[in-house]
Amino acid sequence: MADESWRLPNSVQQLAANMQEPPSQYLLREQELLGANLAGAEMPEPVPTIDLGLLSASNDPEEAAKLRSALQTWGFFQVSNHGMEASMMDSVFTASREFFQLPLEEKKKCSNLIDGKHFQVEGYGNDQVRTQDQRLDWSDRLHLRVEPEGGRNLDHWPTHPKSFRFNHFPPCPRPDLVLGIKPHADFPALTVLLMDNDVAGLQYLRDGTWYNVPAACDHTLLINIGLTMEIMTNGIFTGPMHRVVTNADKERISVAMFYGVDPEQEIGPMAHLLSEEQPAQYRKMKAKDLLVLHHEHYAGGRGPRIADTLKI
Ligand SMILES: O=C(O)CCC(=O)C(=O)O
Ligand SMILES: [Fe+2]
Repeated sequence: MADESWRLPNSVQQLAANMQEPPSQYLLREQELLGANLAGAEMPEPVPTIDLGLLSASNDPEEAAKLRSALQTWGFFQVSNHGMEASMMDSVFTASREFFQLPLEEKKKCSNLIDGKHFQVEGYGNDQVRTQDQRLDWSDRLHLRVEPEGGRNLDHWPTHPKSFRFNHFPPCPRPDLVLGIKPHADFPALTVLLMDNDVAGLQYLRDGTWYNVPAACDHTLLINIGLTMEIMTNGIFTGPMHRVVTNADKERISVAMFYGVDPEQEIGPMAHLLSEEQPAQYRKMKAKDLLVLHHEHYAGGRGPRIADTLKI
């Protein structure tokens, strides 16, 4: 039988601990590096910050206009006054660090490879490896479904938290050639990100330039929209492309909470946004079918946004 061991990615944490040069599967190819300034550019303005308390309590028109403008320019924004306790956010990070510090054998009990080989989204590990020349991300993650409660699969839960993804980026000896997460747009309607307070790494693409998002401060949250919302708004808002670069010296943690729709639900532009002048730009599709296309699209690495390829 052919050797299929390439389908089973290593723990990046383990690779980093052994101070190995990243194996070739992690190195960007020459054509991917062309014009790719991994260092990123400084944002020309601070990340737009929305006061969520103000917006939700009084639907403040100024705050609402700020939100619309942030979504139309960047596709993401930061929220303050969100009501989430700082101590709770800190304990999520502590729990995350504790999980990644567990011995590998312990973490593997929550593996995303059933019987050590069949990939599923939930659990500890990395992306599905579909082809031998697929570039791999310099990160390990733990992905958990949290809602609806009945959908929780406690087999993948560490004995300690819609869907959570804990990302862990160990230091990388070749930050010039290796990405922590390859360029992608998120799939669900919304992503709420708890970012590391000390280590930056997230970059968003706007008009052909990758911009660095500074590390989080003051327990703000970062929110971006995803493909689901882009289709529902008929493209009024677009799900921004983003990636995570690596750091030679420091590890980084992030926690992404994804808010999506039921996999059986049809996703399409909302009727009240359509008119003769504004016809539907996307056809309707079940969320689960769209998700398959999404994974196939981004597994290959760089490329145009999938939303652009789905237009009618
Ligand atoms: O680590 C980050 O800041 C971003 C993570 C991300 O893009 C994701 O989990 O989809
Ligand atoms: Fe993302």
